[in-house]
Amino acid sequence: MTQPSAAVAACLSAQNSADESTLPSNHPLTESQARETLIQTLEQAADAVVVIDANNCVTLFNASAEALWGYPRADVLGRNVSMLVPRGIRAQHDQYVGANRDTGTNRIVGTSREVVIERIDGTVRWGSMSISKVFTAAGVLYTAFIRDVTNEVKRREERRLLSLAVNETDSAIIVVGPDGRTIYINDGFTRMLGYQLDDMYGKVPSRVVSGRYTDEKTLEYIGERLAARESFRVEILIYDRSGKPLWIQAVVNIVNDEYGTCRNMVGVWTDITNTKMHEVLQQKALNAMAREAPILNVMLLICLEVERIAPEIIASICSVDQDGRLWTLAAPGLPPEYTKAVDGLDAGPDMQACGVGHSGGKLMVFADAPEDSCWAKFKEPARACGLAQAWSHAIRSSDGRVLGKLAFYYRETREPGTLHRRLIDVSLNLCALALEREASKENIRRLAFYDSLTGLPNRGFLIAHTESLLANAARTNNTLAVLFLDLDRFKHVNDSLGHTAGDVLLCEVAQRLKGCLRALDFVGRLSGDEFVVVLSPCDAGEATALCERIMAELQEPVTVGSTTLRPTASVGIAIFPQHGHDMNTLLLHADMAMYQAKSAGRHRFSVFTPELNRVAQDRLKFEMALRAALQADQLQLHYQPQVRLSDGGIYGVEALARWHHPEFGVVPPDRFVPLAEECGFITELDHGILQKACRQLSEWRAANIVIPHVSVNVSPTTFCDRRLPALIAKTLAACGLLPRDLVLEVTENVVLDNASGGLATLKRVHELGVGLSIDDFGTGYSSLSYLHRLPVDELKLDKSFVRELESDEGARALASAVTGIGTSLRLTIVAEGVENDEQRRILQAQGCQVAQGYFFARPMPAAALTAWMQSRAREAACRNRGLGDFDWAAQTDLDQAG
Ligand SMILES: Nc1nc2c(ncn2[C@@H]2O[C@H](COP(=O)(O)OP(=O)(O)OP(=O)(O)O)[C@@H](O)[C@H]2O)c(=O)[nH]1
Repeated sequence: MTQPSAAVAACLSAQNSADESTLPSNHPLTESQARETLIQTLEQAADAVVVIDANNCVTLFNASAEALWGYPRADVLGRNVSMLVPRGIRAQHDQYVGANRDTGTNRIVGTSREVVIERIDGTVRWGSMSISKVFTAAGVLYTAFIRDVTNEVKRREERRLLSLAVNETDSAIIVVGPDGRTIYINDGFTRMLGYQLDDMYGKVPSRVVSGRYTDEKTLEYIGERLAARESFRVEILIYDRSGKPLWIQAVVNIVNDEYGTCRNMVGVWTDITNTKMHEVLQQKALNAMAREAPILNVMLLICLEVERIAPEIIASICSVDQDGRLWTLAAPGLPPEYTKAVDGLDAGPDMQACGVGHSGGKLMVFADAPEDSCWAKFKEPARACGLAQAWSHAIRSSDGRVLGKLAFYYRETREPGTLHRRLIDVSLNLCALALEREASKENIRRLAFYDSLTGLPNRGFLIAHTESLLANAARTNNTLAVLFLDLDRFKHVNDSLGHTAGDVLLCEVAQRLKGCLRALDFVGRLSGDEFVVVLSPCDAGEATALCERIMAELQEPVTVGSTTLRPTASVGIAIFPQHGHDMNTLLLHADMAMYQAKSAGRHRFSVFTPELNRVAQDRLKFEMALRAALQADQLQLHYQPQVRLSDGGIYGVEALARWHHPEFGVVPPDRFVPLAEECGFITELDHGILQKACRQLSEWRAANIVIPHVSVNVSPTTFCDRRLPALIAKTLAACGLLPRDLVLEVTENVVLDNASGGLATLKRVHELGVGLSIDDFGTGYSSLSYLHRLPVDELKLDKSFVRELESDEGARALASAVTGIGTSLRLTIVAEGVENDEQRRILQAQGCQVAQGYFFARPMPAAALTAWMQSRAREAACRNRGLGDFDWAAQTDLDQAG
């Protein structure tokens, strides 16, 4: 056992000797026993005990002190006690103790305080120190009892920091007992909701903070989770002490004891009012826009979200149309009677007064609405629906235009709170964005789905929309009619009055068609002068009646520029379901019927029949065969001689295309040439014939067969191609021919059709030196005034005049007139279709110079013509040897033999 120091022993002895006389006689301990007991007690005390003498030197340093400081007592006993105090106060420590000794002012004795213990190893501990001052003969001693409170101090600091964290946070923290009643709230709770602990203590939190629009279902959910002792997280609208609504997110955790029994439930509530608006409202609306949701859905979503965030609001969004009228886009919370009553109300000049024109918004209490204000219109419907006031704002585009109106309605009169103002700001931006996007989408839609000239739906839209009408008709067992309408001779309007006039006419037609429609009917422009009217529902009888009405309407006079026109159209009708189940089939069949109406003379309608389909199929087959024949160069040329009537000599040959098809047999040009024209490969056909004819003439020249020129028929379409002169020049050069070796036969249309550029090409071809002949002269609308200015070399008298020559005086007079005109204009007249000598004779007598026809020779293949020419040459040789004049009859025999 460690021995107490001599100083302590002295001190104890001094004390005891001072009191010895006063010891009771029955005292159980002897002095030495008492001393020993005391010393052992101090030595074994759980607290550290340090005794210092009058010189402040340590005289007792028990085992606990050794453990607390880490110093062995041998290092401490007899040394100044300042070695045990913190370094910062060591230098002054003697002075402090001295002051206590000298002044007797007792600041430390009898109290207990926490002191820092700096241990030998440099670590720090805390001790709770109480000091006794002992007066002895040897002077004043001090005894310090130090309890190690390091852990307590740490715990206390932790608690301090914890409470700091809990109370200084923005979140509201609430702790309830197992019975769900509040036992603690932090300062944040008071700051957020205004309630003090007294307000909440012992109460169920949800009962205190819920209000009129708190969601009952969420409350139920909270109750269930708490009863089940399960942690959870919810978002809920609650009210603060003053009644202001706010959205919180509550995270509630269950705290169990070591036996798994619930001790507490701790809730951390965060105010999400602002984030709710931005994250939920903004995010949801933007997502919907990004997903291309329909505008009405976006508007509905904004209203619903606003009402969810602030249930006391009834939100409504209206658009303002071009006429300044309001139309409700979304108002899920407003009674339908109200929206019905205000829809279409003129927002025009009233808009400003109603606040729609003001960016700041306008608060209107319906009960106070002056009778002469625009609100008067809203007052009665609002009152009837229990609406007390409205707060309306203009929705403006980025360039300041008013696009619509956003209004918050309230069932009671109240000032809109901060939350409502923020909601207005966020919602206005979203509405403007959505409406502007809708406007640009509408613009794109118009460009994509509408014809820019007439504003009618275009082909794509027409087909898509009709498909939905068809689906509906199929569901409801209804019939539907598709009218394919093509204006008659519209090209003439363009050519004679100009394209702009044509456009004006197309627009007028579009308007008239629109004017004829019934509620569900639909009209679109397919292309050019083609329109489609869909009558729905409609049977064949109604379709023809409506078609007649449309045709009559179209025929009303229309003034384009200074010209009054009476437009007519040919119409084809196809009925659903008899004539097709889908729009493409119906359109095709209506087109066939229209084609039939055109062929039958125009300005009429025709209803589709299966027979038309067969005809069209045949036509298609025929067209494909012709294309194949062209590609495979299966079209042949026959040549018909043109004979000078003066001496029977060869004037030239006309190249005539022949097509012999294995299935169709010999197809005459008047069947396949118009088809090639319609199907768009007439130019290809003409070019082929031109090149083949030139090559043939070149071959004849090489074989010394004297043929002055070859005539080739060229369609008006080919003449519109400005590249024609270059192609001719190239072909002639390739064949080693001169321009005069070629004559192009064109119809009067090319000459008369100034607008299409045919006349210009004609002139350029003529400038090349190529001969030009007007074919079928006298059958078209010949304009004689043109004739003398045209660069033509010959006129071909149509065979219809020649056929009647012997029998019809009129025909003779006409032929004579044509011949006369030609002669006086120094043009060569070539009569076609001469079949007998009488016709030849009359023509010759009338002054016609050249003729062709069966009387002289049929059109024949090149080889046959070669033979024919050779035999004629032999004939001519005989005549030259003086064997007589040209014998027309012998020539005919020869031809027939050939
Ligand atoms: N002004 C104008 N003309 C157009 C437009 N689109 C096409 N066209 C012309 O419309 C004309 C259509 O002519 P077609 O229907 O083929 O012939 P048509 O003269 O009406 O003769 P039929 O239909 O046989 O009676 C063509 O000349 C096109 O160049 C347009 O937008 N404006």
